[in-house]
Amino acid sequence: MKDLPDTEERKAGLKGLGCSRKRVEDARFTQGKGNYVDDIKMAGMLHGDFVRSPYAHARVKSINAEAALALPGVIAVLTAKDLEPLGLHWMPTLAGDKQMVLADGKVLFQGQEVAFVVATDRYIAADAVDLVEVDYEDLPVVVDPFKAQDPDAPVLREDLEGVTEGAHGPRRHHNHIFTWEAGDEAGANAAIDGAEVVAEETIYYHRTHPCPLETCGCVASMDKVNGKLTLYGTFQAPHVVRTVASLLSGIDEHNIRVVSPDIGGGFGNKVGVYPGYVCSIVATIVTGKPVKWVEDRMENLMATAFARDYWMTGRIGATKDGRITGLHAHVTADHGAFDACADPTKFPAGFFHICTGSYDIPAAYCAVDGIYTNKAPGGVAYRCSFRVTEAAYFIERMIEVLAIKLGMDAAELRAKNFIRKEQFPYTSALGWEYDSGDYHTAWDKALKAVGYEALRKEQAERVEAFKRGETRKLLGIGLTHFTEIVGAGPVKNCDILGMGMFDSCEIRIHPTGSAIARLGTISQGQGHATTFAQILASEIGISADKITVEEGDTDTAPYGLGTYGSRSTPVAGAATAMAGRKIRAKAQMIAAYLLEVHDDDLEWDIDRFVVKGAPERFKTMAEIAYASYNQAIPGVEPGLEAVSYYDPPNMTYPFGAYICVMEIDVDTGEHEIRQFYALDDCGTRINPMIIEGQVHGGLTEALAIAMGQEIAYDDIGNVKTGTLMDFFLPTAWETPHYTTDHTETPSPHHPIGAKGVGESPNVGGVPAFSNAVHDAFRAFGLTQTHMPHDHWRIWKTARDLGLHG
Ligand code: PCD
Ligand SMILES: [Cu+]
Repeated sequence: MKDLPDTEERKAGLKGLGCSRKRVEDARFTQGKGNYVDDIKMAGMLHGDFVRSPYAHARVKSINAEAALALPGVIAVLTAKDLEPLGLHWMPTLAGDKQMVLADGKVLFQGQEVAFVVATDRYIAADAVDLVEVDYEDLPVVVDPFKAQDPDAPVLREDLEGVTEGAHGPRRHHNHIFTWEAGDEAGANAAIDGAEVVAEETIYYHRTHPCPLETCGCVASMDKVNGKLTLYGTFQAPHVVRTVASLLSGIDEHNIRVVSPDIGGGFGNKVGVYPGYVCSIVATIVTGKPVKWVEDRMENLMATAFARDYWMTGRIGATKDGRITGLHAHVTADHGAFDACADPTKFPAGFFHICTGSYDIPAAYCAVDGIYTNKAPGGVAYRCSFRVTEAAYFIERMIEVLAIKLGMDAAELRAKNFIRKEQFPYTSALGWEYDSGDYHTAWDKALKAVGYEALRKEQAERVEAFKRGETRKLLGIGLTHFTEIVGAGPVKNCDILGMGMFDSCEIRIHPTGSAIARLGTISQGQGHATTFAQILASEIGISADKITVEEGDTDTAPYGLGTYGSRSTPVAGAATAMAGRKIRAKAQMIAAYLLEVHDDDLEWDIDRFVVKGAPERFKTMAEIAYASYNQAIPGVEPGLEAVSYYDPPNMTYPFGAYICVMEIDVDTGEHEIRQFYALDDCGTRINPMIIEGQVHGGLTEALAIAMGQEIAYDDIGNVKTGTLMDFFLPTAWETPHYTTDHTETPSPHHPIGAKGVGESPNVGGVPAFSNAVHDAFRAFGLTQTHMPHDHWRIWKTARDLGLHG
């Protein structure tokens, strides 16, 4: 007799969509059983280490490796001269520029790779690095992107001298990379010039760094007998690395296997291709031994991809009662020595043109100028989809600046200009089609949750008490309503090196009703093994506990573009659902055959196909799986497998309402976060517990960036924040309590309605923290001060406003 457990019980047993299923990967992580790049040890493995430039700009006159080579255990010292015959002394960047792998005649930023030492152990390699003698002749340094555009500014990229056409259009100066624009400038200017009120401000989003717990690294191993190259590494996009490695090295792509093992955080830092990977590959080919390269913390902070460094000037026009009429944005983007931004090919400034935010702005224009300076290359989406935090910070600051100019409450100003629910799908003046949203509901919920009116009253009283000399603390209320754009992306406009940004999932159901799913993405801590199994569980009726999710091995996983820009859920998550639906379609045919009914006489019921009107006649997915390996329908292939390559029709637009309540001590510059409320709407929620973890992590990174984290340079290009002594990384001590909340507005085009969420808390968090600081000083005349708001800067703001008496 077949048992008929009740619906709810069967559903719960699946641990599908909406279940706060515990993370399956944590069993190994919490027991120290993770397998990271540095855990990989191979017989005869050698170790690489870089000689790096102490100068930000210098001519390399000579390199003498004699003493280093004489050190026992040193196998080789590679320089640009050694790579040149292989055509590998320079490499292409994702942004259409090229970058030196090893210094070719000169160095352009502090920490730049000059020579690669290969030795039998890591310590010998490090000792040998000190023995390499490099003769530098220092050159004038440019760290300011505005000074870089002076007519007589030093020429940084001599290799581009006379090149007037760049990868993204004309170059108008020897340190200019591109100008990129969107929208209608004349229309935006007309709207602003004719506006009753105009607010204007320059907003700087400083240079920072993703700083994952695990630094970047790889192990390259050339099997000369079989002609196979295996590359283990901290890659956020393993398939792309394989393709790039093949194009660069000339090794056939089928002879290259790229494996991303466990990754200790990526945050955009591990998207690009670094000289360390290229040098390790060359070294293993030359020596025939596996070569490991793992950078240390200082190298990671100084030389791998930075984020932001955007000078954003905005003009915003409005009516007297606060209806926004136009927005004009101009950005000077400091890209460092090489344009190595990680963005879809057609978007050299990423998706910055989402800078109209959550607002219905009739006329808008934005332009971005990319500029070379003597700083490290990069420009990655540190927990934000391609320049989206920059855009969100810009508009959320501009709204505050406009509110001051109007003498209006900033919450009211926002509500007045939100895109209304019935306007979705909404096409912005800068060309994006927002898929879905309900901003007013989220906003009202947030204001109510924090008791907004009472807070404003308390704030006003505090200002009075401060003026009477009864307190030295001010109260700031930081508001943000952000709209993200994630899930790159439609192949029609998003590609990397010509490869469309689809993603993939391949599923095999085993005879006994368990399964393996492989995806083109790669988890760096997000918990994909947990959540993607949940999507499938709901689609195919097999418990998530019986589904293995595997990513990151290019020999087994279907081709995918990787994990960044919160694209895994919108793209690979959609592929997973679609592959699941293919499985279910075949399962339905098999069930119909076994039950001797027509396909259409069956209906899907959680984990089985049931004959309509005869609930006792059914076949469970497990039964169908077994049958598929044996009594499959005559003429139909045995087995139950499917693969989906998913090209999303649009991106997804998650949004959220964040409110930060902050106390500020004007005498010490210290702050205390009294309350942080974060409402996120990421459409259909797969795993609420994972979402909450994502939000906590992203908010903490936002706190870091807004309140202290910075890659700072001095006038001669020295990195002043190259260690964790100076680079702010919050610990539990600095991290406040977060209150999380949600609304759920599904994406209309995603098969399960899900949008991404991983980046949202950073995109919305930074303006919330920063607006709180600004808001505390609003009553004393502050409109704009630059991040990061460390104690010194806050103290200085108070002093400049005359609050120190
Ligand atoms: N609705 C929904 C959504 C989502 N989810 C979940 O959550 C997560 C996330 O997701 P997304 O949003 O889709 O994302 P993804 O793609 O996966 O990832 C990425 C992201 O993620 C984040 N998070 C994290 N976490 C961790 N732990 N670690 C890491 O590293 C990281 N990173 C960061 C970043 S930065 Mo970039 O790269 O910058 O662009 S981007 C990013 C996963 O698990 C999923 O599944 C759910 O549940 N639901
Ligand atoms: Cu970004």
